[in-house]
Amino acid sequence: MFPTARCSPLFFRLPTLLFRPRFHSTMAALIEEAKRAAAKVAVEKHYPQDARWVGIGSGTTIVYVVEAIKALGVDTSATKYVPTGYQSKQLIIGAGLTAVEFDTIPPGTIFDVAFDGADEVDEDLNCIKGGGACLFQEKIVAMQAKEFVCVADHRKLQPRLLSNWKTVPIEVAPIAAHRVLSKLKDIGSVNPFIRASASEKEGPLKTDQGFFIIDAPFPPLLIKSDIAAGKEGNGKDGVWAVQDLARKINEIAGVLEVGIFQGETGPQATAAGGIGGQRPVAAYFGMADGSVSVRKAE
Ligand SMILES: O=C[C@H](O)[C@H](O)[C@H](O)COP(=O)(O)O
Repeated sequence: MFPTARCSPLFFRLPTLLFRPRFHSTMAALIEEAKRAAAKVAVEKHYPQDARWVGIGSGTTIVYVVEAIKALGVDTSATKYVPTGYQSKQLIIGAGLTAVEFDTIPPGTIFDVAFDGADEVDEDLNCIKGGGACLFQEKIVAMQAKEFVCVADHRKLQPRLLSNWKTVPIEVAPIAAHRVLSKLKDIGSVNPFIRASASEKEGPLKTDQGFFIIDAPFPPLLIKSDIAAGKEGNGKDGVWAVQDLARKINEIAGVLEVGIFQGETGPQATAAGGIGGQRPVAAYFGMADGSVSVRKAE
């Protein structure tokens, strides 16, 4: 029997050492292709030919959404693209599209559609967002759109939030960060922490608003079917339902916004007399086999 990689002599480990980088780069390339495939289908299905206002999210997947919009070949000269942060704005401008900041849109403007990525999506289409430190502008842009469409790769497709992605990103005022940490512990988060910058000497990472991000671990979050099956989800036993935890975190003074997108979809909000919803109408996932899987809201 061959020794295990951990304790084997170099002779036995050589093939692993030689092939591992290539394996990882192949995996990374496949993930990028999965994002691109999902973006293409999402844009083909949801981008209106005569779009006037389009929300553009943040992250690595949204790059392929913009690529897919350009590939449609439609006239974009009259379309305004609303970014969700610095990276998003540069992406729009770099593609030759017109970026219009959220705070300059005319009152009453409703976006035709908003596209964005996610860190995790559950069976009810609730999402975790903020892994790349963007969540506040993403939420207000999604909530200004007739429909919010999520695009991701297969790693994000999970039965419950916090299955694979273990923490809830929360944007907080720097002065209140330690207060918020303490309150999060009170409601059952074990070892929440302030996200650091890539360079230690720069201290905590800053969002586009100049705020901090707290990453708060919780056990996987319950969805509607769990509650219907008799589970409580009120945090008493440390387990929360999606909407209860989102509400509880947003109630903490010092929190700007929580990276849980839940509640109404755009069409549900419109039917109720409002506008926009933070839960997507559909989420498109690029799968490992090259196909695209879709989850649609009820
Ligand atoms: O903070 C960043 C945003 O919420 C992103 O949409 C999310 O993290 C997904 O990013 P990516 O497409 O890079 O996986």
